Amino acid sequence: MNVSRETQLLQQFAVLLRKWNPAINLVSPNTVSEIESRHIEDSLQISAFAAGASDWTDIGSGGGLPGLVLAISRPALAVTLVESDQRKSAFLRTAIRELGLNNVRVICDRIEAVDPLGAANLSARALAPLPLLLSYAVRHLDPAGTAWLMKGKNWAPEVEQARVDWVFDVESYPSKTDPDAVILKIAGIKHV
Ligand SMILES: C[S@@+](CC[C@H](N)C(=O)[O-])C[C@H]1O[C@@H](n2cnc3c(N)ncnc32)[C@H](O)[C@@H]1O
Repeated sequence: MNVSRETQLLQQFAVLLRKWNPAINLVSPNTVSEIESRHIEDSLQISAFAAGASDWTDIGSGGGLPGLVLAISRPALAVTLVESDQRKSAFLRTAIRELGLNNVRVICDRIEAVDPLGAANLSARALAPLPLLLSYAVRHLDPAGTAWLMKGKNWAPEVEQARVDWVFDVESYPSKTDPDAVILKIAGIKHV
């Protein structure tokens, strides 16, 4: 069987996540058996939105979800991962080296301490409530840029809460891996 480069790399990535998870908790231990079906498939949804994009910043990347999955599936995309935890950043750099990826870099620092990145696209998964995410996004997005935020079942009240302090345009895309979750496409973010 002819296995694609992407499939091979995603399989290798899953092996690395399982190897390192007991030491640094990259994903919740009770979801390790679902790394492919839950975490990688979920992250791959972001790839569909990256067609034609040239750069992408993923904040609070943890074990590389969705940022490393995106870098694997879109080899022409320049991906930046921002992660403050030193051990997780060490994992990300090891994975990048072992998978032979040359389109992704890691910034090991707090999102709010990193100089503005001027990103065209920004993603986050399981990072923070929407109002805080918008403050991160507005710091690191180009004014014409777009945030792609993976949110769980409380997404609608979070959008309402975020409107207290922020003006923005939002579209929601249902998640293919969780009936309660969505990917929020957010642009035009401005403080009230
Ligand atoms: C719950 S984990 C989610 C990781 C990954 N996005 C995922 O979906 O599996 C949140 C990650 O964000 C990182 N993080 C939290 N606050 C941060 C901040 N202010 N700056 C940088 N990284 C942060 C944590 O170290 C952690 O790895």
